[in-house]
This record gives sequence, structure tokens and C-alpha cells, in this order.
Amino acid sequence: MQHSIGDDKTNKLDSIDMMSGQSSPVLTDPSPLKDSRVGIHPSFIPYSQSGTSLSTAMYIPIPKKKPSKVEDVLSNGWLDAMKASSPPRKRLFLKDFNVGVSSDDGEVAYSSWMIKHPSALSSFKQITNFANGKKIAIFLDYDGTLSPIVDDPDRALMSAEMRSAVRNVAKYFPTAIISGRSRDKVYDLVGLPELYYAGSHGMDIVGPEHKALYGHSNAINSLDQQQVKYDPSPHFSSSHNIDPRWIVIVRIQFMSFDLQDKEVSLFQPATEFLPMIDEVFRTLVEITKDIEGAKVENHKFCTSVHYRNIDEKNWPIIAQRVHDILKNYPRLRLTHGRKVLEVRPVIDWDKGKAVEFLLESLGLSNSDDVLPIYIGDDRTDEDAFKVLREKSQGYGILVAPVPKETKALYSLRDPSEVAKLPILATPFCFLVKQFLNALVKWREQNHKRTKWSTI
Ligand SMILES: O=P(O)(O)OC[C@H]1O[C@H](O[C@H]2O[C@H](CO)[C@@H](O)[C@H](O)[C@H]2O)[C@H](O)[C@@H](O)[C@@H]1O
Repeated sequence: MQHSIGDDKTNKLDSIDMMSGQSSPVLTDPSPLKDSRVGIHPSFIPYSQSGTSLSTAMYIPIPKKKPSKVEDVLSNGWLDAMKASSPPRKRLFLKDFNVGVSSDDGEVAYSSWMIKHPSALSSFKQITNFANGKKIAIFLDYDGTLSPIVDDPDRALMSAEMRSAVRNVAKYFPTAIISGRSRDKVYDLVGLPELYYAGSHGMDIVGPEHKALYGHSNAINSLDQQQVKYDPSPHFSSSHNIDPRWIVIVRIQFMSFDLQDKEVSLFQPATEFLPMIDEVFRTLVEITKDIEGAKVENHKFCTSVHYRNIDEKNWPIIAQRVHDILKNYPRLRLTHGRKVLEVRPVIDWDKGKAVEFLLESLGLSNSDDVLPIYIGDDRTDEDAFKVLREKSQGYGILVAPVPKETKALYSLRDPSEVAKLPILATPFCFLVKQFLNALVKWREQNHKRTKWSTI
């Protein structure tokens, strides 16, 4: 497998949520997921669909619509979606960080789009004017935001400068990473114990003590604190006979970093899906092993099938196989990310819900003096942008090299595109880092107190 960085594959006209069916003047969603959630005879379903204790309110309703006998990913739009995540090679260069005019077609389109979604850097003064006197909370996506998009997901590393920028931001503002990766993996990649982490698209959250939930029947309150490892097993939940949407106040030991213990809440709204995800992961590994370049990742509460390194002529094969498997799992759904098919439970939980949960945990929800800022690049980040927009609270910032439909208010251009500028020596994630550093500088210049907890 080839591992390269900064090629046209880093282009971000991709990540189409097949569930949304949202139409866009810029980026069309070729197919809502119609057929992977179909009803089939229960005897064909590896994990029973009945007997769940998870509140049905959490589920996204499964359409009753009888599926057509679609065996072909060509006719249901999967392949179109996969191709849309690989736009034709087009090099876009950044003249400056402001809206500007360029002779290049793409640049003109980008400029007019940026009038709607101005650069968070050029609008920095406006942002900080509004932020003055408010409590800021920072939410960061990982892949494509803090790390560059590369061929091998295991090599998507943050630069030391980016780590330092995130560490500094976390000194002043509560900061959480919200990723599609498993919480463990993203924690290993970021390596900053002072942050909060939401893995599996928000289905696995380690956040601050959720005080509002003390006394909740499904919570173990502070008096019942358990000494558990960083990642307690699902058996921990069942041994206490609590709902799968368990919230446990635990004392987490950051063994690997040998740092302080800290009290946190662990929230996992999809624990009952663990065996199913594990089973589907193993099946997906099996059915893709003869396809060169295929890679399947287990993210605990969801699983990813990467086709970035698969010859395009084999995309219909992998799409068809994944499609066939998912027909057996009506309680799983599929979304499209950046050259990746993401399989996740059909529950009403996403990055947006994770942001709401964390804000509540931080005691920062429903308050006019709070300014959440979410930076992300992918379709799954739109759920978070949407929450902020609907609450009229805070700012979504989309990292994007090309115009695309977004609920984010501001934009930052794809760092990998910036890296192509000869004048800039610093490679990836330049703009995100620059924005975070600017926030820190602004905070240091404007406030004497140092720790966010004292604000
Ligand atoms: O929510 P995120 O933190 O952005 O995670 C989304 C997916 O990120 C990873 O895949 C993407 O990045 C890889 C490394 O650059 C790249 O090779 C891949 O093509 C991208 O889709 C991760 O590997 C996925 O499992 C996540 O779902």
C-alpha cells in the first residue's frame, strides 16, 4: 500500500451522508440510504432485532418502505457517492486568506462561497469581539482538521506544532476532540490527557463530570466511584445492571501518561451494538480481504471500510459486497466519509448530540455567555454545525478547499492546499493551527486569569 500525503486525494469534495438526502447546489447527495436498512426475515439477522433495552426514542425511524430487489450498487447511488468523494484533480491555490478574485474558475467559485462562509481568520476580530466576556468551549474534529488526510489511517499524525497549539488552547478553554475514530485511537493520536474525547462519532464520550446526572437512576454517583481502566468494558455496565445508555462517574487513570487522576463521565449510548459491530467488522474484513488496498477499521461502536487505496475499477465490487452485508443488519446504517464507508448503529446520536452533551456536562448549555466553537471538515461534522446554528450559539468552522453546502458559519481552507503554497514552509493544518494560536494569543492579551476552570 502506498502512503502519500497532500495529493489530490486530500481534496474534500466528499463525505456525503447518505442518510440526509440533503440537496445542495454545490454538492449533491446522490442517494439517501434506501436499501441497507431493509427489513429481512429475522432468521437471517445475526443479532436479534428484538429485546433491546435501549429507548426506542434514540432510534432513527427505519422507513417501512419495502426495498426494491436492488442488488446493484450502481442503481442505488452508492457508487455515485463514492465517486463524489473523489473529485477530479484540480489544484486550487490560495492567494490570501481573504475573499479575493482569481482568474481560476475554482478560485472564483470559492471566493463567492466565502462571502457566505467567510474565513475564520479574516473574521477573527469579529469573532473575538463577540467572544469578549463569554466562556469559549472548543470542539475539534481529528482527521482532516488536526491531521492531514493520508493514505494510511494509521499514519494520520498530528504535527508537534499542532499538538502544542491544541494543548495551549486547552489551558484557556475546555477542549474536546470529536472523532469518527474509536476514542482509544484518537486519544493515542492526540495524546493530550487534559482534553475530553468523544470517539465513534460521539457514541463514546469521556467528558467532565455530568453533574446534572447525579442521582439519575442509571448513573453511579460520586460516592460509588469505581477505579476502572481508561476503557471500561461493557461488562462493567451489565454487572451494575444499568441501562445501556449508562453514565458512570469514574475516576480515570491516565496510566500511559502517568498524570493525575481526574473525575469524568463516561457516556456510551450504543453499548448494546458492540457485539453486532464486532461481528459486522469481522465479516467486512473477511469479504474484503481479496480486494487489494481495502482496509477495515473497528471503531468499537462503528466500523469503517476504506477504499482510498483500492483501484477505482474495483469500487463497484467493494460497494456491492458491503451493501450485501448491510442488508442483513437493518439496525445499522451507512454514511459516506472521505473515501470511506462508515457503518454505524441506527440511533439518534451523532457529533451534534455529543456537543450538546459535553456543553451540558460543562455546565455551559443554554447560556448566552457561552461561545462554543467547532472546527471540522467532514459531513459528520455538519451534525455539530447544525446544532450550533439551530441553537444560535457559537460558531461552526468548516475546513474546506472547495465550496460545499454547510451549516458552518465560517470556513478555513483545507490545510493541505495551503501546504502547496511555496511561500509557506509549514505543512499541514496550517490554518487550523493559526486560528487556535490566535485564540490563545487573544486570550492571553485580554484576560489575566489563566485557567479556563477559573473563568
Ligand atoms: O471524524 P474524523 O476524526 O474526521 O474521522 C473520520 C474518519 O477518519 C479517518 O479516515 C479519514 O482519514 C484517513 C487518514 O488521513 C484517510 O486515509 C481516510 O481516507 C479518511 O476517510 C479514519 O480512518 C476513519 O475511520 C474515520 O471514520
